Amino acid sequence: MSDSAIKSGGASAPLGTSTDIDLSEVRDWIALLKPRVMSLVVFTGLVGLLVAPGHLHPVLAATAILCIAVAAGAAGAINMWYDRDIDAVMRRTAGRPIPAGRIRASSALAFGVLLSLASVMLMGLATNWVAAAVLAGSIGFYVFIYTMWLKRRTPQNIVIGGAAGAFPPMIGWAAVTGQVSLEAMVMFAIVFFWTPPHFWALSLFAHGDYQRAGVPMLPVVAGPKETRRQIWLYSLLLAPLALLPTVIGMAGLAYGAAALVLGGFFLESMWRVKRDAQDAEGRSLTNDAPARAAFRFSIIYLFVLFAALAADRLVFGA
Ligand code: HEM
Ligand SMILES: CC(C)=CCC/C(C)=C/CC/C(C)=C/COP(=O)(O)OP(=O)(O)O
Repeated sequence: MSDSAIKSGGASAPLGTSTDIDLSEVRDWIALLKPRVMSLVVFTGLVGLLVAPGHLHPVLAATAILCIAVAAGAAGAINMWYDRDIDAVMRRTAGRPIPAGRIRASSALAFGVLLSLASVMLMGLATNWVAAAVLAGSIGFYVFIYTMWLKRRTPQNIVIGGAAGAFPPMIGWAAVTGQVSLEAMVMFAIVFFWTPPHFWALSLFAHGDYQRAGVPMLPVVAGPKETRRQIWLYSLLLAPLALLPTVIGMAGLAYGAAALVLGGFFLESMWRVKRDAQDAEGRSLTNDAPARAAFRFSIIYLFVLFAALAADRLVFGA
């Protein structure tokens, strides 16, 4: 039973409490879908769809985006079902609906599987089966490759498993064109190389949680110093890679200029992480302030970069 359901059981429960019960339960089901992470996943999918050549009826386009959102959420629900043991011991995740006992694990699994099937079917019927297949592949990648296989086995988990989160712009592109072409692969590559700096910046200040849960994230296994080095290496790859849309003629100079400036800020932010004052073991002496700032900026970076890609195409018609 949810907290509010328990609270509302008292004789002094105010009128309208039943609505409160429903709302808190709905909130828990929505939390299973990891809506905050999903927002950027959906945005990159939307940009993939907007920059693709060709035309998709607005209702079908909206349906395709809904399918990406539902599929990402469904994969998140299955991830929470599988990870309920480690989520329970990590401070950041202990309050999630399953470890907190507000939603039964089996119900969350059924919810995730049902939504996964529905999103793939609807995507296939509304757009095409190439987009549906890539959507199914990204759910499978996140659930089977990342969550069930790599996450608990290797510090390279998010490098390989991170591909799951790079598929959405490719899915948006395929929804319009029915193909996975070079442009779609370039967008995939940008999110793919962005993921390690994004996640490892967070893991630098959240590694206590992962250590407690026995998850072999890079700072736990190789230490903060090596993590900083790898963050920097992936950032050095990402900044020039983000210029590729202009290089291959998929976007114009306006996007290229935006990517250049954003890349400069990204490198500066990650350089601060690399140069953060450390003790002999590589532990930060600044309470990981640069890593926290870099994690936040990674999200702004990807959002603005993809917004620039869409704006370039829509405004300048590159
Ligand atoms: C394997 C790859 C990835 C891992 C392991 C990862 C991990 C995380 C974690 C642990 C958080 C902390 C917030 C939370 O508790 O949910 C987070 C936040 C976030 N991630 Fe990622 N992430 C990955 C890929 C992505 C991708 C591909 C996107 C979008 C394109 C993304 C977007 C976000 C956003 C927007 C937030 C902030 C959510 C908030 O405001 O709380 N992540 N990520
Ligand atoms: C269309 C489709 C299926 C897209 C998949 C997008 C997606 C869910 C990408 C992965 C991003 C993510 C939430 C990682 C969290 O890792 P984690 O599960 O280790 O984080 P946690 O510790 O917060 O559970």
